[in-house]
Amino acid sequence: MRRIWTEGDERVDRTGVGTRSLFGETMRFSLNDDAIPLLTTKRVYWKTALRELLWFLTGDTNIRPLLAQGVKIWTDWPLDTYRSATGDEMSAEDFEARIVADAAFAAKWGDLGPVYGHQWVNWPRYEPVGEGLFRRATQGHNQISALIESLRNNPGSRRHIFTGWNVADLDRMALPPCHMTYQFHVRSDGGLSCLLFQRSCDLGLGFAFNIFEAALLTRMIADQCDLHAHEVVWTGGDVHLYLNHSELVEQQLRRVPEGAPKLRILRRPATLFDYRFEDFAVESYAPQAHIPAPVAV
Ligand SMILES: Nc1nc(=O)c2c([nH]1)NC[C@@H]1CN(c3ccc(C(=O)N[C@@H](CCC(=O)O)C(=O)O)cc3)CN21
Ligand SMILES: O=c1ccn([C@H]2C[C@H](O)[C@@H](COP(=O)(O)O)O2)c(=O)[nH]1
Repeated sequence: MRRIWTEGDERVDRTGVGTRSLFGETMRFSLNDDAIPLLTTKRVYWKTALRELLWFLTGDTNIRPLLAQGVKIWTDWPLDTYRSATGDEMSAEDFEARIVADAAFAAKWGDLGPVYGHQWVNWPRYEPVGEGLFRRATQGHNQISALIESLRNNPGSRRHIFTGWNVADLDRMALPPCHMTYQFHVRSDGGLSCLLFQRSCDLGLGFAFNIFEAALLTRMIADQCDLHAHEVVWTGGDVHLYLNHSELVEQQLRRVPEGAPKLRILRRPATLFDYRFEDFAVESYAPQAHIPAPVAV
């Protein structure tokens, strides 16, 4: 954060807010002994991040189930679409309440397009129907199930990958995936490592969630494959701080990181898709105060 703030290249970005950014940065986080990457220089709402990850794994792309659990981090994009399409300047609160109360309204306005969850568990497949024609198969490809199979049956493989970057679908997504490609590696001692490539990273807001979720997913996958989680290696393409996050950045840089949070998984369900919110506990997490910051839409 300090390097981006002091050395980053200042530029105008898609949102118009402006950022300072570095390109191509790597960080490594040990997952040994239940260690979990959670910032301690501000409170990270890890329960929100957990709910987001479980929602990805359902394959759903509508914000309705998130809002029903009080998770509001994805509201701004469908709300923006709604306002531009209708000219109705509905407040975020009213929009969120309407999405939860009205299924038809949610179906029309609450969907983000074929984003993460859809690509992870239901990547579109096409079957030949003769004469060079193809038909979309009713059931897509579940990249996560295939990953679990390959880790179990062929641990030494160098092809343990899933990705949300479906080029053909990008223009129908509310946002193209940021945390886009995950590769896994099994060590000879049964340690499982994950390498996440994130093409674009909002270090002030999104990153805290992204790194926690990558670690969480690695833990879940390790459990399901009788491995132990070893490390998350994170590589960012455009890693940036938004210029309107100066309060957050300067406060965090004044604070001293402290403590070593742990993640416990309390149950091993039958498959990776059967984890529930109550199956996870974070211990020894006593962060400094939360610092609110605006999200660039
Ligand atoms: N500019 C930008 N940054 C992002 O991090 C981001 C996007 N856009 N677009 C898509 C998703 C949505 N994500 C978000 C959006 C908002 C928060 C956020 O407001 N977090 C607050 C409060 C979280 C809560 O209410 O529980 C935080 O302090 O972490 C986090 C991630 C991550 N992504
Ligand atoms: O999981 C996420 C999702 C989004 N972001 C950030 C990264 C950028 O600041 C924006 C996306 O804008 P693009 O113009 O599409 O790069 O959202 C994140 O950090 N983590």
